[in-house]
Amino acid sequence: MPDVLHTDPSDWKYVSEGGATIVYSYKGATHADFDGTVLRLRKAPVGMADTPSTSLEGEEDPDDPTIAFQTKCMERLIPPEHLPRLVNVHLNRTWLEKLVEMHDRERPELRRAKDAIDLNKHKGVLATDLVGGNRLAVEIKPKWAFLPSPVYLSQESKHSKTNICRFCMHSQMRAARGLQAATDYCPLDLFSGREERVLRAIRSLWQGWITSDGAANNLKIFASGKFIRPIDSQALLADGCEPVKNMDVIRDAFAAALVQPLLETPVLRILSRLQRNLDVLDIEGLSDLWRRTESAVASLREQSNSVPPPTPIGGSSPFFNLLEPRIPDWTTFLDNYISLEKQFDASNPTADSLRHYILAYLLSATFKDCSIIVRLKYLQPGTVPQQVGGPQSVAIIDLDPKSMSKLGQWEKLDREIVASYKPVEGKVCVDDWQPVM
Ligand SMILES: O=P(O)(O)O[C@@H]1[C@@H](OP(=O)(O)O)[C@H](OP(=O)(O)O)[C@H](O)[C@H](OP(=O)(O)O)[C@H]1OP(=O)(O)O
Ligand SMILES: Nc1ncnc2c1ncn2[C@@H]1O[C@H](COP(=O)(O)OP(=O)(O)OP(=O)(O)O)[C@@H](O)[C@H]1O
Repeated sequence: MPDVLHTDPSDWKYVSEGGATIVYSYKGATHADFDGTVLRLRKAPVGMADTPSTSLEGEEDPDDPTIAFQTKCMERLIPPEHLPRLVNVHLNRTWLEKLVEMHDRERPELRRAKDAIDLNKHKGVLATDLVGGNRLAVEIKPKWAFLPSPVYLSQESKHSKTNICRFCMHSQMRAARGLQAATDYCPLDLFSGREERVLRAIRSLWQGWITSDGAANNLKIFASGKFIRPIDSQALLADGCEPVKNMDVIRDAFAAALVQPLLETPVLRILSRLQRNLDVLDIEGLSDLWRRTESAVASLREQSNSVPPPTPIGGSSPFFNLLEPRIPDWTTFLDNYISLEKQFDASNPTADSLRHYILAYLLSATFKDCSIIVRLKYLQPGTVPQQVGGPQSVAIIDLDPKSMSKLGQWEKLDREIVASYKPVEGKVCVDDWQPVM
């Protein structure tokens, strides 16, 4: 295991962060273990991040769940050339405290107000640095790639959900609540595989990047590892290019450079296929299956006279014991899913079929929430863009497992999104998916 504790916290530079983790890249003296790597550390809410944990002295800290999940599960679904290499590393409180002291000021203020590095963690993840090197790196969080099948939808939601994608409805709700939202971007354009629509998606993401001053989480741009804001957009141009005043010229060069790798990579198609094939019931159908399974098990027990009210999806049911999945559960699920040997019948509720559909839904949620990073050469407006080349030029990050405890929140959010959606004249999201025969 590489020993990060032998590096100085000043050797690491803040890159970026999400809701759960914060990432630093190695900038110290040449070192075979650390050159070209980033350190991904877990965060905790302010107030909890620095409260010493109650774990016993000598008790082994578990590895970050993302490592086993990627190596034992994700690599069975995604070609490894599109994944960063992940390695477990030891940490300690003193080293982390020094890192915080040196770098916390570089974090966005809003994030600092909410959370901080979890000083209680004794393990972190060292990963391939996908944004460093002498090039551009474009990070896109594509979100939901498909429209659900109408089969399991309620009358109230069917029309909206089969015409407008979840992201577009969610963005409208966020905007109505005064929250930041990429209202022009539709993921179904990005996933369409059609040049004109992919270009439209890129331009919408760019617009969201400009209006949010680079803070939107659907598009992040890095130049030689440095996070770029719209005001620094000259940094996207190749050495020797004249400064370009017109932002539309930079946008068009950016779109022209990005569209080809997005059309050529299998990554978007893989994500779209996994998201939709793992979420066949929609959260509404899954919730209905949960309720039907409870009543089927209750009637088998012949306790129908004293049946308690249904448990909310993901809650602790008196009728079956569905535990949070661990790695062996995921691998058994994947054995069935990949071989298609064991088919489950949603019309015939059993605790086994319910468990299958829940695990599938959780995996789909991971693919709905991950990001991709595309590496590009610096832009030269007015010339044909050169590609970085190779399958590794597009990689997927943030493939963390999702927890069963989120099912109830997902159901509630789904209802809120549908209830708040106000139809927009002429607006339809087109799902261009064509299964390969
Ligand atoms: O529900 P969504 O679609 O808003 O997704 C959440 C993300 O919001 P987004 O829409 O991408 O701005 C949200 O992203 P931010 O923290 O807002 O950048 C998280 O990724 C969240 O996942 P988790 O709770 O950290 O496991 C995501 O929650 P999950 O739905 O994946 O659980
Ligand atoms: N391997 C990597 N190389 C370079 N940068 C990375 C790498 N992994 C993550 N990052 C950067 O760190 C940020 C946070 O990482 P990540 O998306 O995994 O965090 P998260 O907290 O799980 O996000 P979310 O809020 O979506 O759950 C990313 O948006 C990206 O900019």
